[in-house]
Amino acid sequence: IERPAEARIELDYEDISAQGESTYSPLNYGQKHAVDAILASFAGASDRLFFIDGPGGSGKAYLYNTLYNILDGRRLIDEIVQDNQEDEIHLTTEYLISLTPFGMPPHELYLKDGAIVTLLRNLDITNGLCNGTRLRIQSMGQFTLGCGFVSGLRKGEFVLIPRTDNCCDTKLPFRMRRRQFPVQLAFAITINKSQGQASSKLGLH
Ligand SMILES: Nc1ncnc2c1ncn2[C@@H]1O[C@H](COP(=O)(O)OP(=O)(O)OP(=O)(O)O)[C@@H](O)[C@H]1O
Repeated sequence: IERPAEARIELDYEDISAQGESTYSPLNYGQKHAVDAILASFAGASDRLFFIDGPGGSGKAYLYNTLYNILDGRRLIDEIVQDNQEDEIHLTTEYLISLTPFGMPPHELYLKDGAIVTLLRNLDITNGLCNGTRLRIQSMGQFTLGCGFVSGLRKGEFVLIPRTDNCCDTKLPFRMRRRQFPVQLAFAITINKSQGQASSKLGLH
């Protein structure tokens, strides 16, 4: 593990609040209605759960970021700050092994010939090796995986995937590095990952 040089991140809450306000004023009617309802719920005593629904590009992420900045500006969102060097002793190997942050391959990767995997990072975009590319395992070595493209322009072509250092420093309060093949098994994919893929057959669960 590499600890970030600056363990304590100083947040400028006034700046965050100002960002929230600047994106609040251009909100359209529906966005404003949702933001106001969620903000009002903070005054209530009971927990509430909100679902924001709308077509692609209708401004859900914009609304979410506005809300986040307003609430963060009011210091209503928890933050994890690691400012004590002693904290490191709590990060046992077992704990680190158990972590699989989004986009990070698992500590123990169980594969077999013929298994379908999805690539977790952009290795070589011009040659079709991007985050989300689906491959079929053909051979397994200590340092490389021999794979075939499952779909796309290079369907059926052979490619070698190297073992790489995979880093995660955004989702965790510390920086983690794992040396592993940047793939994970993909018996199925989420609807988000499937966007933009041209598949001739599809099974929906
Ligand atoms: N009220 C607004 N004022 C100015 N720009 C906006 C507003 N709402 C949304 N946008 C802009 O419209 C674009 C699409 O919005 P956004 O990404 O939030 O949509 P979305 O509903 O989350 O889309 P998707 O479901 O495809 O992820 C973004 O560039 C965003 O900055």
